[in-house]
Amino acid sequence: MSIPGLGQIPPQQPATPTTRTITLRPFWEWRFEVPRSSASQAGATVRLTSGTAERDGTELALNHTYTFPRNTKSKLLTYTGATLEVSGECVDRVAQYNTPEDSPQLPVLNLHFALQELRGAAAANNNNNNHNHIINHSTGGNNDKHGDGGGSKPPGPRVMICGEKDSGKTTMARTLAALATRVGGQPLVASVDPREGMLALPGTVSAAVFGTIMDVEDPAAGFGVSGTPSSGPSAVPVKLPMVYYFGRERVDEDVRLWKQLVGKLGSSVKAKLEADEVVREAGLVLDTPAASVAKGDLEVLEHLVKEFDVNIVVVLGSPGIHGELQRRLESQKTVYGESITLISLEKSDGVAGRDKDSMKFTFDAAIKEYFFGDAKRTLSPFTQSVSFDDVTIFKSPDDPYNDQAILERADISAEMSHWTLAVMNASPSDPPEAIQQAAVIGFVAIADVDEDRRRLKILSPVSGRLGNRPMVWGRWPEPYINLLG
Ligand SMILES: Nc1ncnc2c1ncn2[C@@H]1O[C@H](COP(=O)(O)OP(=O)(O)OP(=O)(O)O)[C@@H](O)[C@H]1O
Repeated sequence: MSIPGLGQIPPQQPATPTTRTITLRPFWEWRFEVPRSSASQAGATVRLTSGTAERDGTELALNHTYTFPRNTKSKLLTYTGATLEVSGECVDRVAQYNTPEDSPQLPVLNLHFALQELRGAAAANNNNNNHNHIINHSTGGNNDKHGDGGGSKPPGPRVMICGEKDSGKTTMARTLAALATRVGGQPLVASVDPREGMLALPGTVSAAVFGTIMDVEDPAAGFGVSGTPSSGPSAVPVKLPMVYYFGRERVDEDVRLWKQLVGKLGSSVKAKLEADEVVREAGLVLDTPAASVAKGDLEVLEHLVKEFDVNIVVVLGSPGIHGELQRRLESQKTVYGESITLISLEKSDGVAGRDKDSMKFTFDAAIKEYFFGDAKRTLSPFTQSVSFDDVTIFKSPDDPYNDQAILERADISAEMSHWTLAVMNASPSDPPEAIQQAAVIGFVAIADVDEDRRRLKILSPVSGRLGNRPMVWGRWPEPYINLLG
């Protein structure tokens, strides 16, 4: 929220690439966008020269030069005051707040502290469970799975973040995860928004444990593919995501498949929460697709609450969604018998809208980065030539919205050129449903199709034969360039 009169310094035109100094007082935000058209491939660079500052919860190191690539839209925030040295081309403004109470960050911090309390309670429960377990064991008592003699105790908070398009959902998910990690927690983070492609390519749903620092320079601020294992060095410790392939942009294009994949992801998340005590204490942060008060969207959100045993729902900037969800969830309980708490927060006025071109740039950049790396680490993908007869490719049904349609064997043709395919952890002889719902082990791109010689040129991020894995050709995102130039 901005205070009339205090508000913000109006946006400035792209600055000429000279070095500037930005001074921030506590709780002020430096909001910036690196233009897609920036002449410099490197984008803008920023150095924190005094004080402390962070990007979406991850702290910047003092005197380190950070490079933000083209199309980055984000903010740096300080709690203590900071001086930044900025060079390169970017459109920026400073959001000034007279008191911390005026800052849109304060509710986020308060939420984080409330979650920490719940995590503390979950840890105490865990200790109790362990204690009971020992007692049960030593007295030869009936030793139930959780050792608490009366059903399982809940894990730490499972927080779902929802709201309309461009309401700051992903930013909040990332910030909550980073703040938890900073105090030693290891939360699970899941994204079921196919447009997000967290730690994977667009068109997927995924989850990962975030126990280590995120990459500040990543265009997706730590949610991008640069945070996953690759053949090159990594700026930060990598995360190991569980990924499922949807192959479409919007949930409503195939609600049935999306629900199946979300069911798989939910089971993986619950198994992880069950198996790992540290993760169990920290709980889950769940990022969701943009929603409206339309019935279908509310059903999707309600479905997620069940699949992930969500006990806290944060609604950003939409009293309408908040009211409707409140009505739907007020009488519901989680499997642990908890009520579901709804929290309505205002959306920050800093959230940047992203038009079609900006999103397309983001999707394309993620694919390019997966195969070729970024300015900091160049990856060298491998090309291999394979016979049509040595690969098994399935394609998502052409007809969206037909929820009876399933994967079918694809006739390999030039139409596949430049598409990115998901490689599934399944066998080609598995039923199509099993292949569709298998975990993704990686992605390849079709560099060339020679129909006369019946050979495909395939680009993959690692060397070695593809092996006997089925691949799935989705319907989105459509290829934009020949990755090999
Ligand atoms: N306070 C802020 N100042 C500047 N940029 C911001 C701020 N908050 C968020 N952003 C940027 O705004 C963009 C949109 O934010 P975000 O991705 O969190 O929204 P979203 O609700 O998840 O979007 P979608 O509806 O597409 O899923 C991102 O580029 C993000 O970095």
